[in-house]
Amino acid sequence: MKVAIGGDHAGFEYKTKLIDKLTSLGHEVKDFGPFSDASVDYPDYVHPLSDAIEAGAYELGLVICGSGNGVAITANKHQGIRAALCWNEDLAALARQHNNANVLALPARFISYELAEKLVEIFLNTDFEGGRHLNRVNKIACT
Ligand SMILES: O=C(CO)[C@H](O)[C@H](O)[C@H](O)COP(=O)(O)O
Repeated sequence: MKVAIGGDHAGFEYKTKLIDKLTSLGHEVKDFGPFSDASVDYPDYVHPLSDAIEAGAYELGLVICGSGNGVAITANKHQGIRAALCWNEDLAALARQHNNANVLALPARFISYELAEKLVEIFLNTDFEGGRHLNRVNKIACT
């Protein structure tokens, strides 16, 4: 799967580990940065990532900051992005099954790396259920 990943300094360590993990599993991972743990502003990385997903260059995105809120709020400014902030396994599955979320936002300062990795695995391997949820998802974007 073609996956885009990005965030800020608070998510840098998890992002680095997730890239290694996903690459080892055969995924094609594009790192939108940042490329160190120096303090940065997450919109500088999340807007380009969101643009690329909207353009169809990547199937799903992973964005990571301290709380997950900044990256999720930024990604959701894009009409073609449905970013879901998740901190447990059920939420990660439901984000795909019910919301067809195309970006997973992770709160690195509030969950373990092991849990973050599990949430990513679930997010990448769970399908949208469609049906009644498709009607709702189709009504999300403002035109
Ligand atoms: O955007 C955020 C909060 O919604 C993220 O958690 C950031 O990572 C956080 O604000 C960064 O905080 P810092 O004190 O500048 O490290």
